Amino acid sequence: MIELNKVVKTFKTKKGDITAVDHVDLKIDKGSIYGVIGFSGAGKSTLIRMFNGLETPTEGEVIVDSANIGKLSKQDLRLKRQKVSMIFQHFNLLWSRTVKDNIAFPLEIAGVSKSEINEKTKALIKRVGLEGRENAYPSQLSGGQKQRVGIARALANDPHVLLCDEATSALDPQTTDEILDLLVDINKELNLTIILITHEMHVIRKICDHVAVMENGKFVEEGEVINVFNDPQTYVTQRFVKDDLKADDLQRTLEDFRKEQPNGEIWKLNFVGGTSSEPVLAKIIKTYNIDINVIEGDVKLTQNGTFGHMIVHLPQGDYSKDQIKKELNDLGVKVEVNVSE
Ligand SMILES: Nc1ncnc2c1ncn2[C@@H]1O[C@H](COP(=O)(O)OP(=O)(O)OP(=O)(O)O)[C@@H](O)[C@H]1O
Repeated sequence: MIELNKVVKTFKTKKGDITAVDHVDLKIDKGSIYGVIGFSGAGKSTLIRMFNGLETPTEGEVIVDSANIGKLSKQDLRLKRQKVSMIFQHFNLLWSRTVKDNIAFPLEIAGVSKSEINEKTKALIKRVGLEGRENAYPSQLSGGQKQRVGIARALANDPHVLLCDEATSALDPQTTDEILDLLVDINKELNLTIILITHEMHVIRKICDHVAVMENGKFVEEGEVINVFNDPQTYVTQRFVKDDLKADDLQRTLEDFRKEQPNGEIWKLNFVGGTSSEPVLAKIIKTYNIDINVIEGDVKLTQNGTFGHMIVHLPQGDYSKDQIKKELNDLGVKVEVNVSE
């Protein structure tokens, strides 16, 4: 069980005090996947860093498995961190060590014997799906594989709690889903409590059972994910929910187009100043006599021209897609082909 009691964290800066976490109360049951969502600057990182003592509260208590984290001695905190481990947005791997040696690192520090380290790293590599890559260096891995190393390393000392600091924010949507699936498997298998912070409602919807919405250091909404999605109370939560549903709708529409017209292509057209979106598209449709479907568009006018994007579907046909692409490029429109957004 994890508990925060009236936790405050204030940073003293030259410009005055900043209250990053402002009287937060919280209870997390063992085995839960608890998500904290908020926009940049809401206080999420500061909050999550208090669960393993990387930040100490200015006021209040952080209790993890009966231990008051802010009051532990250095030695006890070191031991506690073996049981409250963390994964990071940018993985924080040791670049000069192989996959296997990265995973072995926390075990070496904990004084585990060589034979046990071997056995454990082998099992962890299998657990996170990295068999065959044990001798690779981080620079030779994809983002998803790097995060798998991060997860295996975090599991090395059999933690009770796993903290995830924007763990999927640097990954593409498909890899994000794969890593989220892995986290759910681990949570179920090991009954591990997971606390994650994110700015993506999709992550919360996909894996969390409970969510807290953070704004200006405070929890403005908290509860079971399903209830928060069904009936968001605050403006900030409504925005997160709406953005997520919109992204989900788009995903479904793109899948429908792909299924129905597998030989067509989905393009994202990026407008950055200068070019106006409608005449550009009208020109292409007219010149090539093709039906281009606009699936989604978010194009805004500014004093200096148009910016934003459009997602369009180009049917299969007797025309050169390369030529259209070139023409669009010449008009100042950047084209991404077969987007999965
Ligand atoms: N070490 C620090 N010294 C001074 N101010 C800090 C420090 N760490 C965080 N802050 C401030 O505390 C507030 C909350 O920051 P925090 O990083 O916790 O938010 P966040 O929700 O994680 O945002 P992001 O997603 O951008 O990391 C911000 O105003 C930030 O500038």
